[in-house]
Amino acid sequence: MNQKQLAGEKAADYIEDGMTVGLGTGSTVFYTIQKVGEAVKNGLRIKGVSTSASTTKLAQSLGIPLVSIDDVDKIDLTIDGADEVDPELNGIKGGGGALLFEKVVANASAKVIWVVDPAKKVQTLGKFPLPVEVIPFGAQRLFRYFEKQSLSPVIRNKENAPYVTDSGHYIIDLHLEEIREPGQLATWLDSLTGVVEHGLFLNGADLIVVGGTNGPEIIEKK
Ligand SMILES: O=C[C@H](O)[C@H](O)[C@H](O)COP(=O)(O)O
Repeated sequence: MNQKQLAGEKAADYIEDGMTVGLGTGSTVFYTIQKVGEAVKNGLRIKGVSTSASTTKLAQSLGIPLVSIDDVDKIDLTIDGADEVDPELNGIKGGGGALLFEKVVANASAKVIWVVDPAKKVQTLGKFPLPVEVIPFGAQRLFRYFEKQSLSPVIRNKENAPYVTDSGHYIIDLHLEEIREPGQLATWLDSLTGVVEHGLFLNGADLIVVGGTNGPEIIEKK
């Protein structure tokens, strides 16, 4: 079993009957969702809240009942992937472009678990490019502004055109190498007009499940 599968499947153990569960996006939580699909076939009763069109498609193909985030009072537990996680369980997310819905769902959740392979654990965030979701109008101006701030921006592309998120936005990836003050950076990005959201998830998880060669490792927030 690969490390992503180990982490993804282990996290499904935290789901209890009757829960409303946020279903993240990506290649690691894919294994969680598959496990949930099997459990649902065997009688587990949950409602899923999807974080992307791709997760909706996957969950539907597995027979997992989905509900809109607007129709739930609270989400008991969300399980999602991450691109980098530091020792304080701050993370970078959005490598798959789903950061906006993922953050909305995470903020509505009583508990958040991230499933990762060991390579995602870092001392300092920043090697992974930080995704910034922006509205298309004025995106080039924001891009040039980020360039002037020496943030090495790249507009994410797909098939020679800007990548478009599920909400119709673009993503500018910032190549920062090391984020020394994630809180300050998040506040600054939040203040920019045209920026919809960014991939810094500060204090983002209550627990992470890391898939390792000796089995899954569980790390809880201190
Ligand atoms: O936008 C995508 C999400 O934030 C993913 O959860 C993240 O990129 C990790 O994905 P993966 O498990 O495929 O590495």
